[in-house]
Amino acid sequence: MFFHVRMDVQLPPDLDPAERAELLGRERDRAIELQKAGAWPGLWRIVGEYANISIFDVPSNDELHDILSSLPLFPYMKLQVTPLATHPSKI
Ligand SMILES: O=C(O)C[C@H]1C=CC(=O)O1
Repeated sequence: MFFHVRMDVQLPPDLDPAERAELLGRERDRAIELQKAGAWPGLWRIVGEYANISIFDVPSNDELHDILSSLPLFPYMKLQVTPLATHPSKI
């Protein structure tokens, strides 16, 4: 099942720089791991925003929820999930 996910990141402005770097490093490692596993096949930066558009390919809503809620940045992101179905005109 494919899902379109928009992620808006809002880190606390007073976050300790070392903690911030560690958090972003863990997020990057996890994003790379999920991309290599095929669960996160699309990832684009939204121009001019600390936000991304992602495509996830996972077997169920529950699995997507588990993945998203375990991301290191989850507490600092607003997520908008759109489940995708096959379009009848798609060739
Ligand atoms: O930077 C972001 O958009 C948030 C998040 C998504 C992948 C990643 O490495 O960080």
